[in-house]
Amino acid sequence: MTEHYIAALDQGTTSTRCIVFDRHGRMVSVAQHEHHQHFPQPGWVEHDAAEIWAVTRRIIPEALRKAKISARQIAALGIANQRETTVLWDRTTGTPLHRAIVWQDTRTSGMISNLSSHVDLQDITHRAGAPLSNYFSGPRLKWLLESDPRLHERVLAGDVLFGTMDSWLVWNLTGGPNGGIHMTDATNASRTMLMNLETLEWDPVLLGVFGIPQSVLPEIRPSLGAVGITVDPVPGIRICSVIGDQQAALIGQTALRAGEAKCTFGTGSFLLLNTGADLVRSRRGLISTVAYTAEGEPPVYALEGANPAAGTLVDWFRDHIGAIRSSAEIETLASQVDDCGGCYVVPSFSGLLAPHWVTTAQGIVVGLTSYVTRAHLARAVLQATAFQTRDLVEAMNSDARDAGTLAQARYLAVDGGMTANNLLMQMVADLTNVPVVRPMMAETVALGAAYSAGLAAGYWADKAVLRRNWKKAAEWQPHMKPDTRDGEVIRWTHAVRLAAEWGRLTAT
Ligand SMILES: Nc1ncnc2c1ncn2[C@@H]1O[C@H](COP(=O)(O)OP(=O)(O)O)[C@@H](O)[C@H]1O
Ligand SMILES: O=P(O)(O)OC[C@H](O)CO
Repeated sequence: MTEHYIAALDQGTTSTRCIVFDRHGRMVSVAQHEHHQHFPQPGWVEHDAAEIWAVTRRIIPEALRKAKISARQIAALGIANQRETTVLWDRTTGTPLHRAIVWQDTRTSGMISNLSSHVDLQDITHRAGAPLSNYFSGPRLKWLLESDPRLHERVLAGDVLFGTMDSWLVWNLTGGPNGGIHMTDATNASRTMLMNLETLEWDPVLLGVFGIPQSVLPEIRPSLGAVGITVDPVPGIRICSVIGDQQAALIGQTALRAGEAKCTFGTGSFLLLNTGADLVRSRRGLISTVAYTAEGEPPVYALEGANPAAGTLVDWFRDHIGAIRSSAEIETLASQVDDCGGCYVVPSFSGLLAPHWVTTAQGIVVGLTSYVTRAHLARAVLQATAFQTRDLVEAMNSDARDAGTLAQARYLAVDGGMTANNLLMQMVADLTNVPVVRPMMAETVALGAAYSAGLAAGYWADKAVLRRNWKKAAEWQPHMKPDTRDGEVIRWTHAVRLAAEWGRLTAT
């Protein structure tokens, strides 16, 4: 009998991967390619959507070739993607009309500040599930339309399509200008600020706030469900799932029950708590979002804490400061000292998101003395990610307590590139006071996309089967004394306040 597999596309911030999985959730082959990061102005981050599509066209056949299988042996394809990254393209030629504006980009900060005084902020948060912020795609779309009147006219004339990377890839995979499907799923739509979190439809009030015509937007479909058949680069593969990458990681970690959480440490770090059928509204600055939707089933919601600068800070320390040659080297350097020498780094490269929400905050280093060495700074760089995780876990636990239906986090399941750093994982356990566990399978985003597609296609009978694939690789227990932790948190909280104040000062 011919063996069948599931393919997953993980279109991330720095690279795109195609991974083929077998029935046991094991990787059979991987093809991966990076794309360029463009920083045309301070705070601006852009990608070339055409380059991302070109990379995707290369890696799908490469992954099949490496697995020595044909398209007929792929039971389903699942797509997970970096969320909020915004692009408009010409529906006739398929050409992107500008560089995609990446989720880390802060160019809409000024617009958000102006808008804030004219709109009902509480109503926006209620409808969209998150505070008005430069993090989401809706403000980026508004910015694009306002900064190019010709583009705005073309949008109104119906010549242009909008999408996040999921929509862009699905449209191209299913034929592009020749019948490509223009869709997104509810997880990605929930990151635009244009979708109503209760109805899971585009919200007329939110469209009005941002001046967006609905005709430019994709159709919102279930995350798990038949999408269409690929035409390019390998014809005949069934796309059975589309889902935001952080939600995919939640599924990849099999955090499928209400009360289960995961934290992914990549370029940013993203803590998601599955809240089941309950749309829990955060009182502590977390985002209410969609965990996934499946054809014919009620939606599953999540609470999310998003921190835009985690691995990005390590990249900056490596590429812009030149203090290390590789990301892995930061652990060796930071391990040369026992503490940060009194130094604290607040990496608000893209403002402060959850739970603080200060769009204009700027990065700062405080506590510098002539005693501080490169090694202390390396340690403070890592500690910044651990502190930010602590703030998110604290907010999540408080929200869970208030909701009454969810338990406090008993452990934190982690994944992503930064979890290779054992020192950082120990810092996370110490500062959150929660044990940290890392599974054997590091590619949880791709695995979650594969699980989603495989469940929708009936490749896996039910979610219980998937749990058996989860195997622990490492665990870190909290060791920090409560007094030490409390003191550290007080100083960190003060540093965060300074970053916010500094941003306000320089913005005026
Ligand atoms: N050993 C390490 N210590 C600290 N950071 C690391 C380490 N290895 C990788 N990283 C960081 O992790 C990030 C890449 O993680 P990954 O999960 O591949 O990101 P993404 O999916 O967001 O593109 C980079 O920012 C990189 O610098
Ligand atoms: O591509 P990643 O892993 O950096 O994730 C990006 C997030 O989806 C942004 O919200």
